Amino acid sequence: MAVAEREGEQERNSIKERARLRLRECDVGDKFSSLPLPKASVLLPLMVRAGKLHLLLTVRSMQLRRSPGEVCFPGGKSEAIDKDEIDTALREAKEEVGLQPENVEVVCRLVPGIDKMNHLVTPVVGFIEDTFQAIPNPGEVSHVFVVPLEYFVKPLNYKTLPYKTSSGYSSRMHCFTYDDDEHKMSFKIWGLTAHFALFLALVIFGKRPTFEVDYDLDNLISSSENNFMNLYASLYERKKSNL
Ligand SMILES: CCCC(=O)SCCNC(=O)CCNC(=O)[C@H](O)C(C)(C)COP(=O)(O)OP(=O)(O)OC[C@H]1O[C@@H](n2cnc3c(N)ncnc32)[C@H](O)[C@@H]1OP(=O)(O)O
Ligand SMILES: [Mg+2]
Repeated sequence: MAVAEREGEQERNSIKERARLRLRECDVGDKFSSLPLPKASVLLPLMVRAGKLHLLLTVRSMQLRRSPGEVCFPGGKSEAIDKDEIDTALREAKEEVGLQPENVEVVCRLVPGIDKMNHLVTPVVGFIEDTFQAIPNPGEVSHVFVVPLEYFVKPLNYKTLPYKTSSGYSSRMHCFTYDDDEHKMSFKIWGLTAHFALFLALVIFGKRPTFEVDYDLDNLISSSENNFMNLYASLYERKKSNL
């Protein structure tokens, strides 16, 4: 191996090691797995490119019944064959973008979210090779692109919208627009996907973003769990009042 190549690999390894340590502190494991909601998982695929962490995202096919054309992470609903949330994320990533499970180093599960259909959506974080060539399944995915993770704490084009769920829970909806030089396209990343990408960036960089967030940044883990439990409680209260 040439000296430059070896130095490049050392740099990649140390970036990954720093991120791994931060992520492991935030691993929720199966803490939320027994909540009585239908389940889905997404894979947050991280790679090191040009000395920086990047996140791989997809655009949903226009043929899909739900959320066509929206940016999301590879992922989907849990199936009976899945052992846990990690299995679901890996199976879906293989189906949607041709990522082989053995080429993913799974690091942790982060605090879940709840989608429009009231699925409990667990984000699973894993490292993939920067050489990964996606093979999008055209029935489900129209584009695959990567964004520097830092963009989610220091965006060039960002707006926030007040947001109230159908169960009455109020928060803010983040909306990042990313101009991708590689594809000469602009991607709008918002909602649940933006929520997961932002949280991942906060965990890894541990610094204040250039915009307001609903977390106590000095107590990131407990405040993210509190936010989630408040959202979940609002849903639970609504279910009870509908009985
Ligand atoms: C409360 C905030 C709400 C928002 O944030 S909306 C704002 C922006 N949007 C987002 O952030 C996206 C958030 N959503 C998601 O990440 C995903 O929807 C979520 C929650 C992980 C669920 O995953 P999905 O991808 O919807 O589920 P899935 O992958 O299991 O199935 C999707 C549909 O595809 C279908 N399908 C599966 N294999 C296929 C194939 N080979 N060819 C064609 N279609 C196929 C599958 O049947 C499913 O269809 P359907 O949804 O049941 O109609
Ligand atoms: Mg999917």
